[in-house]
Amino acid sequence: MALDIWNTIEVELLPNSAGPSVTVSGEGAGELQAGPENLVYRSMEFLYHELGQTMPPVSVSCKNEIPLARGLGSSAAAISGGLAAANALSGGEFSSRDLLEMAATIEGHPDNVAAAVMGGLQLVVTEESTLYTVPVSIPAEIHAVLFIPEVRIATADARAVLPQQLSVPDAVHNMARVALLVAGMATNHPEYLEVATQDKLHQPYRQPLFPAMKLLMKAARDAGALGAFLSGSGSTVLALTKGREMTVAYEMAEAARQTAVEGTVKVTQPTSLGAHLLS
Ligand SMILES: Nc1ncnc2c1ncn2[C@@H]1O[C@H](COP(=O)(O)OP(=O)(O)OP(=O)(O)O)[C@@H](O)[C@H]1O
Ligand SMILES: N[C@@H](CCO)C(=O)O
Repeated sequence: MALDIWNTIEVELLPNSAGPSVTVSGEGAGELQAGPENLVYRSMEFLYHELGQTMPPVSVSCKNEIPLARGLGSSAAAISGGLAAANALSGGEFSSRDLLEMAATIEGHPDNVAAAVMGGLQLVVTEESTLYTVPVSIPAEIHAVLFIPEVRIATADARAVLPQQLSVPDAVHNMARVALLVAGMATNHPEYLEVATQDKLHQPYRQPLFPAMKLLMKAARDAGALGAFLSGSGSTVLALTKGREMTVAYEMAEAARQTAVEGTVKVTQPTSLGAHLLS
């Protein structure tokens, strides 16, 4: 699901003799690569490679609002933004579907890039080399309240703690809830989210990486959130709400304070927009 938090990328064509330049401000400043190794720049080059062309010299300026390694899809945003910028610069030959396939190849999986490229809530299934994407509508007035911890969790680490085998009852538990989640969203029954966001497949195993997760989810649900869960592979805890956003935000912050967990609370909402041109 795409959220209304944005990285902005400015691209300027340079004279032919100039070398590439990448600057980063905001999230990841002083940490992300400020050169052609930067993922935004590499994604732009990827698109030019698909076109069979060499990318012209450009300067790329990234202003980032999406925190890194918190389960908020920062790398997916970097990839989809780079691809959208390069597509515009090169004449816009590729469709959003093409961009999604490129983005999934660069990211290695389509989980986050589907929403980052297409916007909205996207169901995505990979079958061999084919990606099936289905947009799912989101009930009106749904908001997302985020607790974004200081602590980071690398996706690879969050995947390494998952078991290699699952019990049939646990698999059935989650499969039924995925169906309920999609049906609840598509048929405007946000109240199904309470049950639909329960999980037995990843959160229990990931909890040791961020022990406060359970408490934060409980605080959000007790304060009136429709459902609360780990965003992506963590560390952010995401609560979906319909009303009571400020109460949920306050109670999550309070639960964090009581357990001495550093982080920030943010109230945002889903957006139907994916990576797009501003001018
Ligand atoms: N905004 C960005 N600009 C350029 N490169 C980025 C950006 N965000 C992430 N990356 C690159 O992607 C790599 C992997 O990102 P990482 O998985 O840590 O973050 P993430 O995408 O926020 O993760 P998550 O899956 O938790 O949302 C980083 O080491 C960095 O090289
Ligand atoms: N959905 C993935 C994370 C995608 O970044 C996971 O839970 O491992």
